[in-house]
Amino acid sequence: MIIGLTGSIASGKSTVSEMLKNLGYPIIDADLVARLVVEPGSDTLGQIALAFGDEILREDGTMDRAKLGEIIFNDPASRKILNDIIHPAIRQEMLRQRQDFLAQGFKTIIMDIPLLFESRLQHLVDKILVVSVTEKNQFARLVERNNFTEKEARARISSQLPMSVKEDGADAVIYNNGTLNETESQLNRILANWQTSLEKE
Ligand SMILES: CC(C)(COP(=O)(O)OP(=O)(O)OC[C@H]1O[C@@H](n2cnc3c(N)ncnc32)[C@H](O)[C@@H]1O)[C@@H](O)C(=O)NCCC(=O)NCCS
Ligand SMILES: Nc1ncnc2c1ncn2[C@@H]1O[C@H](COP(=O)(O)OP(=O)(O)OP(=O)(O)O)[C@@H](O)[C@H]1O
Repeated sequence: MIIGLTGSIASGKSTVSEMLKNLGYPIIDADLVARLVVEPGSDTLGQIALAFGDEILREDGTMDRAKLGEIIFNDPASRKILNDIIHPAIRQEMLRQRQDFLAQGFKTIIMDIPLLFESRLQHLVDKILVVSVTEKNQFARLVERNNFTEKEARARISSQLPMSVKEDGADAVIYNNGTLNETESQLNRILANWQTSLEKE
């Protein structure tokens, strides 16, 4: 079973992903893959520099994430240009990792994909687990974690589909507004349910 873990920015995907990792599940992390495919000298980073100019490169040849983020989270047209370049490379690497885990004999694999719905990747997974938060908690956690201004946080939140749309498309939702223990209990309940339904199949 391939489980797609998603949600909005700062909803708690990495927090839940860490819990799943501790339970022994193999994790494919799209944010990590997104960093992997833009290593200095990569074809993808070359294309991004062509599209956005060498200003988005640091002196050591790495991508200036803050600068590129400032551009793409404030301009939908630029965001689309970046997505069109980087998403095929991310998808290819995620599928390669999935193949690797399957070859190693893992029966359940977690794909942590923040933009699962935005990129219409539902077909890649068997079950969709959405981590949801209230707007108030999301905003407060994002500002605190990234030290963002209100404007920076709002720009990032509005670059994604509303939380409610993601909840509607989910097979199960974790409401991550309470303690981490409460979040973990919800996770365990969902996993137990899915395990039972699989055994019946
Ligand atoms: C713009 C970049 C350089 C900013 O880097 P930064 O280190 O500040 O953020 P990071 O990569 O940690 O992403 C944080 C979160 O932002 C959100 N986010 C990232 N990219 C996008 C995007 N294109 N559209 C909407 N939300 C996005 C996701 O929720 C992600 O979890 C980076 O996010 C990036 O390369 N984005 C394009 C790749 C992508 O779409 N990644 C999302 C996972 S597929
Ligand atoms: N139940 C909780 N109570 C308080 N803080 C929390 C809770 N869950 C997560 N957090 C905090 O909220 C922030 C966002 O969580 P996390 O990094 O897991 O979100 P994410 O969905 O992976 O974010 P991104 O989309 O940016 O990758 C983190 O600083 C995390 O420590």
